[in-house]
Amino acid sequence: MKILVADAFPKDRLSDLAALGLEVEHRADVSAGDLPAAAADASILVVRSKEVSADVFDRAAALSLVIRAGAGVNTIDVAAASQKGVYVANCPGQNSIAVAELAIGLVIALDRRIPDNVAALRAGRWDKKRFSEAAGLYGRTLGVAGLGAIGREVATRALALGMRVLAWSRSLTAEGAKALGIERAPDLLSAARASDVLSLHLPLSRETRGVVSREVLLAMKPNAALVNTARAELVDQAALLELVRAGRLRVATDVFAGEPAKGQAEFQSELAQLPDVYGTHHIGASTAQAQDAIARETVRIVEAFVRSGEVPNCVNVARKTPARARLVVRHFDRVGVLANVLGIIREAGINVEEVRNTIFEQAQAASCAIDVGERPPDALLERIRSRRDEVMFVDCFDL
Ligand SMILES: NC(=O)c1ccc[n+]([C@@H]2O[C@H](COP(=O)([O-])OP(=O)(O)OC[C@H]3O[C@@H](n4cnc5c(N)ncnc54)[C@H](O)[C@@H]3O)[C@@H](O)[C@H]2O)c1
Ligand SMILES: O=C(O)[C@H](O)COP(=O)(O)O
Repeated sequence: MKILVADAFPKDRLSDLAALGLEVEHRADVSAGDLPAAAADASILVVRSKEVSADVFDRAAALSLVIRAGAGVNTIDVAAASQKGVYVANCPGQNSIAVAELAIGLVIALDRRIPDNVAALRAGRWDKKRFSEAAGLYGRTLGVAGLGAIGREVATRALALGMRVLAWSRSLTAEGAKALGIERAPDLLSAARASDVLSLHLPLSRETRGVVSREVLLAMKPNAALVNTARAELVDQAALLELVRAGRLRVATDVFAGEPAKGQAEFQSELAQLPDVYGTHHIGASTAQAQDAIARETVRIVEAFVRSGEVPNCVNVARKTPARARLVVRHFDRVGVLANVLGIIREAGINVEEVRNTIFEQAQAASCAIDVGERPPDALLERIRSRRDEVMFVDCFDL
């Protein structure tokens, strides 16, 4: 079985992959355009931010698993993977401390204008007067959009600085916020309005693309700061550029629209050129600690897959299937019994969505939950029930 590692990956962990009996090919510099050809005969593909397009899934007939050695899966065509039955997994939480450290670093850098201090001294200028205008962070409000693995680490660190933390996140409740010592904002607009610094930690998805709209940016206090260590596409980039140019907002961003996927490249960004913008090179996850944790988690996923067929952290298994009803069939644990039950369901033209068979102690009997696309007629239940030498109980539940 071949595994293609198509981005930078620690040598020791490549050896761990080889020790699993895999043929390991490491091509860190393969371009996204060349990836479909490079992955054509791979069973497992490991990537960081490299784009994995639908072409990869069209060409790689043996491909079973794509692992995002990181958190965000927006660079992978997950819908195309799902159509071909290819698992996509990521490494949640493994780089969250690293990103939170950068986000807090950027919050402090913005307040004290640390990069400009450094640049002035390097240019031979002493300017204590200009750089003595920081507001200070203690008691000020940090808005956190997306209170997941990274958002929580950011909140913890901001609380340690004495900041008030106001979070907006999909499943955050007021009680959940209270337990963390923070407050819950009912929506992003309210969080933006109340924050001195708004820090983004949402994944990029259909729902979140452009969520930091012109309206949200305009709602921010004059001279407030936006910190983006998540994804550029969360933010209306044209409005951002306009408001920064107008002196309304200050920005620190680790992520850029159209940023290169490789380690070194020419890159021109209008935003990054502005004096009120501090840009970093999408380095949020790039600490030795985080990369080691990510690589170990990648190896763990591969190992589980090759040893048991299970995929930890799979992101594309349907949370809700099209099943409308569940048949529960208790049956004797013998060869062919389940095949006969499934045969009856097939004859009725009903699609089976999910099956879970549980064995009773001593392996004489079993219970099978069969989720089906539509509620079967009573006659079908009766047909299954009538196989008394194989089946002891049948019932049906609407889902
Ligand atoms: N700069 C970097 O190097 C770097 C590193 C890691 C992750 N990231 C980015 O940060 C993102 C967040 O990472 P994470 O590990 O914290 O992910 P996570 O899944 O743990 O957290 C995301 C949070 O956002 C919330 N959320 C999702 N959709 C939402 C919606 N529509 N409305 C409101 N809330 C919503 C979720 O409930 C969750 O709490 C990643 O998806 C990635 O894009 C960047
Ligand atoms: O989603 C992530 O994990 C980050 O954006 C890190 O990306 P990278 O692996 O390309 O540094």
